[in-house]
Amino acid sequence: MDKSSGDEIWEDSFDKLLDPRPQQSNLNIIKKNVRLSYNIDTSVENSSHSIKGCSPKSCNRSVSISTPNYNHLGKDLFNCGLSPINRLQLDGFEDTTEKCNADKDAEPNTKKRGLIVPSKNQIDTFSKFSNQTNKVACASNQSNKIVGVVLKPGKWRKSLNIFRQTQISVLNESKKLESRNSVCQDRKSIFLNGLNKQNVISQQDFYKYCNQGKPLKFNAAYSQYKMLKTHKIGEGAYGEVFRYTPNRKGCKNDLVLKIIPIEGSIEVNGEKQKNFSQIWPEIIITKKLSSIQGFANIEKVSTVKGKYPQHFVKLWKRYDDEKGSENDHPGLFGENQLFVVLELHFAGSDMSNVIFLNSEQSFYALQQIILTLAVGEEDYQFEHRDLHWGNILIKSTTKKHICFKFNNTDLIVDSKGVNITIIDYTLSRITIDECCYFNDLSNDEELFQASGDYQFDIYRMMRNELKEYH
Ligand SMILES: Nc1ncnc2c1ncn2[C@@H]1O[C@H](COP(=O)(O)OP(=O)(O)OP(=O)(O)O)[C@@H](O)[C@H]1O
Repeated sequence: MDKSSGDEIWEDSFDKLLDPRPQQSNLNIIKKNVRLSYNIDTSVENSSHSIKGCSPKSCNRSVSISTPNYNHLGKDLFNCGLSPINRLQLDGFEDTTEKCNADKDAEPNTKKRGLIVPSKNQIDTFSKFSNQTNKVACASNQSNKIVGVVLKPGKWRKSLNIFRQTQISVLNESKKLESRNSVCQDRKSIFLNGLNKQNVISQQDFYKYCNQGKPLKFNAAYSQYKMLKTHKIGEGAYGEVFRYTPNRKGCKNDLVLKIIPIEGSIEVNGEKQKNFSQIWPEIIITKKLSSIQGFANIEKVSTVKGKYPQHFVKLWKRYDDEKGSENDHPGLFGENQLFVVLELHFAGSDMSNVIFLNSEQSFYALQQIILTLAVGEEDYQFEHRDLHWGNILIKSTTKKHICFKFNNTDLIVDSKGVNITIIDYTLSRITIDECCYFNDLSNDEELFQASGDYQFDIYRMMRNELKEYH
């Protein structure tokens, strides 16, 4: 933020409190439509609120704000410190983020993204890869020569993975990289029971868990007439996500389907398909956390078989035309393909696409995130381990308060009109009755290589903190 700017840089009066400079604090002017920050007891709701993107009916523009007051939670409850960031260079690549930022022709957003640049002798062969540029975001100079792969903060692994696969002969790195690639090709969902590593879940056990004897027919289980207003809303390295309104009475919530291909031999989105054992931890974690405020609410998990239904393919194409998909066309799946389908409650837009109305709203969203994690950790030693802003969803709510149960104590937080949900437990870890379910990240070098954004530094900082732990 430009410290020399005038008072108009402040979005609201609470922002001033975040800045220690006395002249700003002293200003503390009552602005038009904004209430004074100090000495307001927010146990009394005194704000109106909205978040960008919600309908004008349910959301008014803010006419006043109040100061967050977290006495009821105990002031020292969440005391944390951040370590300084260490940027590591990607093995075999030159980190030229700074250089590229200085380049006038470079894409203006590169500062905010992880930039991985091949050395000179890699660039020529890299050009052959240019027909893949719609799959992997690339920075280019004026002569259209590709100078690097830009990883966006948030969901970046898919891009890096596709780049690695295409470039693996070019990189011609040490054995280390080759084994790293084979590691990244084979996802490492591991189920631990005490000290014994076991891949435990059989196909039949998995079906039983889904209350099925065998896989359902994809087309019949999710036929078009059961779903209203269906559209694709997101995608990940492992699957597609569609939102719809169930065509049945009494169902109040919109649902989303996370459709994950499984057990097949063809690679999808640059990844080997997971098997039942590998997806098991994510299912267990999702189910277990479902009842905790702030985690994704799951309605059902099922296994289906068959070609991708045409109505989903159409929606996939529409998304691809409008937004561009990084994923493979789902037409590639055959009759025998299995999918695991998670039916989750729709939980809003991810934080990277939401603009908070004011800092107060973001403060209370942060409190919700912290409390959600605190409860998950207390109840199940839960660690998310990939909590970037793409994995935090935000939805508007008319509820005034959000209630958490931490260690049998009720904790109540003002909603200020927003409800957060933490999603995507692919890398998470949980302990239930002394069994620990997690993905073993210790050999997953790729996860720790990107640079250029704080998100990528965090992965390394956490590994340094944890050392020998997975
Ligand atoms: N419950 C939900 N409500 C609304 N949107 C959702 C929900 N679950 C997932 N999404 C959307 O789908 C996207 C992909 O979901 P998710 O992160 O779970 O998939 P993934 O394949 O595990 O991703 P990754 O590649 O990060 O592992 C999310 O970024 C989000 O936009």
